[in-house]
Amino acid sequence: MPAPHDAVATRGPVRVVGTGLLGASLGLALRTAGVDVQLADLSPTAQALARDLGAGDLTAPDSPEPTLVVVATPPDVAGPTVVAELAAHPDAVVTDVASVKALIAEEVEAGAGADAARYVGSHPMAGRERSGAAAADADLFAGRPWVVVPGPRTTSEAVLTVRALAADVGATPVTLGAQEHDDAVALVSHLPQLAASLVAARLPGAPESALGLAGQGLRDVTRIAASDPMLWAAILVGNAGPVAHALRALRGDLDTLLDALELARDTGPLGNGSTGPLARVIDAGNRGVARIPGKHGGAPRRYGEVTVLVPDQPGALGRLFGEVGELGVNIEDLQLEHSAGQRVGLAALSVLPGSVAALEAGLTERGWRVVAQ
Ligand SMILES: NC(=O)C1=CN([C@@H]2O[C@H](COP(=O)(O)OP(=O)(O)OC[C@H]3O[C@@H](n4cnc5c(N)ncnc54)[C@H](O)[C@@H]3O)[C@@H](O)[C@H]2O)C=CC1
Ligand SMILES: O=C(O)C(=O)Cc1ccc(O)cc1
Repeated sequence: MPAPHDAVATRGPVRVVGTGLLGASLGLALRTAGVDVQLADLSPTAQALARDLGAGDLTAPDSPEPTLVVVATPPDVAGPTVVAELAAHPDAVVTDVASVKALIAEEVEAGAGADAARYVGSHPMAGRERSGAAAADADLFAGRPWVVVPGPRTTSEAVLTVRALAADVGATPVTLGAQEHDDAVALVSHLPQLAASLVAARLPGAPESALGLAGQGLRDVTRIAASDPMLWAAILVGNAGPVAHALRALRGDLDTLLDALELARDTGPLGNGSTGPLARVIDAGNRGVARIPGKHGGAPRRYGEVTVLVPDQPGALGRLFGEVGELGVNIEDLQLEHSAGQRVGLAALSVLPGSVAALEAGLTERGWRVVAQ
């Protein structure tokens, strides 16, 4: 949630270059906090859409000079764009939000000279699998880490400006070195993207009858496989070394799994030592998943979820929504799951965490089947 107006440290105008998912979400969050935003995009349509959605104003010849420029373009053009913005706005601090940092830091260092003192790299660890301003959300950054990456020349004033920006849109600033950042995101963001894509890439040729059996496990593992191929190709080549390193380690585990499975296939399931390696990988996964903050006792999730079984009948969903409203609860987000041939669907209602217990009790009392998650 953006900070209340009187607590906002960012003094606008803030110029946002690249008004897709990240740029428009930032514009919306800053506008909500009362900060003036100027929008610019190579695509006139992307720019107009972000403006129409309330993310800021288009830049005009008489627009006041920005105090801060945020470059939210794809990573392959972020470095040159930062260099151009530093030159065009000689009093502004310039940051970018690209998912890779060392490469962009090198490009800025090589291209900007002394102006690099006003550049701070950054990376909000917040996003989604859809691109463009149409998917933007003022709350995108709420409760998420926002990595701040000062370069060797960066002034402390510039660092404070970008840390304040992160805090003003509800994120938690975390300062890291560029390489430290790139190694970390290879593991927690880029490898998961590849794993999701690799699993989902098995599905285009799969029989309908198999896909009809898909449950939440497949959906959980493949959600981010819907991401933009061009953006992700640019992210992955921009962080090639750390991603290749993480992928090689994963290949080591894959080879272990293959050896064990092929042994079991060729000599039978038991008595040949094949179960040990399989159980060890699953166990390592148990220990890994327990360390993910926010999943098991870490920071709270933004919303709580109440999952309700909905009969496949005309009006059933409308009746559910009506009764949630009567119970005084606002639906913040909604996911519908419906398997082919089933007479019921599942509605996962995202609500404020404090409303979960009352909503579950109220819906159960009214005869709805609430599913434990
Ligand atoms: N998508 C995500 O979940 C996250 C993305 N990021 C980073 O944020 C940046 C933007 O990503 P998205 O907003 O998802 O992409 P997007 O595709 O939604 O938006 C990118 C926008 O940049 C514009 N653009 C491209 N080249 C430009 C240029 N030279 N000058 C001005 N505008 C230009 C495009 O027209 C487009 O509107 C990327 O660097 C990405 O690595 C960071 C965190 C999360
Ligand atoms: O959707 C998710 O789970 C994400 O983790 C989104 C995301 C995508 C790219 C980034 O550079 C940072 C965050």
